[in-house]
Amino acid sequence: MSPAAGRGRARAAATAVLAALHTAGLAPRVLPATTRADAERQAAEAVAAGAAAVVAVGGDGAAHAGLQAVAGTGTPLAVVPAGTGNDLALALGAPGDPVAAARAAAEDLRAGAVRTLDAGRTGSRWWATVLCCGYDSAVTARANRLRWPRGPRRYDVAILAELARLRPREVTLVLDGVPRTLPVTLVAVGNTAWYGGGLRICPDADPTDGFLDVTVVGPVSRRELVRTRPRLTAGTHVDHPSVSVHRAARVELAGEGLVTYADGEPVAPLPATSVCVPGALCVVGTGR
Ligand SMILES: Nc1ncnc2c1ncn2[C@@H]1O[C@H](COP(=O)(O)OP(=O)(O)OP(=O)(O)O)[C@@H](O)[C@H]1O
Repeated sequence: MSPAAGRGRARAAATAVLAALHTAGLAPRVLPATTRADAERQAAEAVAAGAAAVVAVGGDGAAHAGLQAVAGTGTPLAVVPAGTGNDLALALGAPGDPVAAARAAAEDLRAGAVRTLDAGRTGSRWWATVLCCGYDSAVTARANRLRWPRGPRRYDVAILAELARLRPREVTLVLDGVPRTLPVTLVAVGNTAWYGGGLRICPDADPTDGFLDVTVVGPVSRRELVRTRPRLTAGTHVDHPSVSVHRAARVELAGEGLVTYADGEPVAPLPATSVCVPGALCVVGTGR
């Protein structure tokens, strides 16, 4: 459970989530983690000790922590959405209500109904939703640094602050061995479609196809970026002439002074190579 997630929403939901798991006949153990590193280590120990599943209560950061422990092990992850950004839960079709999500996970566990999905891997880090670099990673980094305002407003402030610094960056992108060097505003590499709390950046990303979908936004003016942003909710930004979409199993990115974020968490500085690992993530409670 990520205590800070959703401005305390995860903490508030935790008791009811535990009760729902107990009622379903499970014996959940709460991991007393107060940092993401703690959460990852404790979840990995629980998996090694034979835990039936890892239940991540929080936002995409909590799911990202749980993912590090379960990826490639066959142990399922249950995503109980209680954060500001719940993009993995959205992509999986998990119930939006934390207690309903916990019940759905418990039912699947009892029925042995486990879904197998791809996961992204960059260096030693796993990710489940979208890896981004450029304007978006700068926004995420700034939002994570801000102590005020809390909740989604932090992103609004970060978006404005980074808009002021907007400029195209030269990036070398190698997709399944085919290189191209181009100026970009941002590159988003999607295992699933959504990031940033419901923005459908890689609209057709399918976590069962063995590929990553790559959305490249070329140079755009501040005005154009602001005008196009609402189209991200529906995913129709891909029709914009500055946007191109690609698909690859291996994505290499290089660029001066750029970092990548995935699932809202820092992953690696460039250069970085990301791969799609088919079947690395098992999930329960996601509505099939
Ligand atoms: N068990 C945990 N204990 C402490 N911190 C955690 C734990 N799990 C995740 N975190 C960290 O807490 C932060 C917030 O958690 P999370 O992303 O789950 O919620 P959120 O409300 O969506 O977050 P954000 O404030 O980034 O929008 C993340 O940066 C994450 O790394």
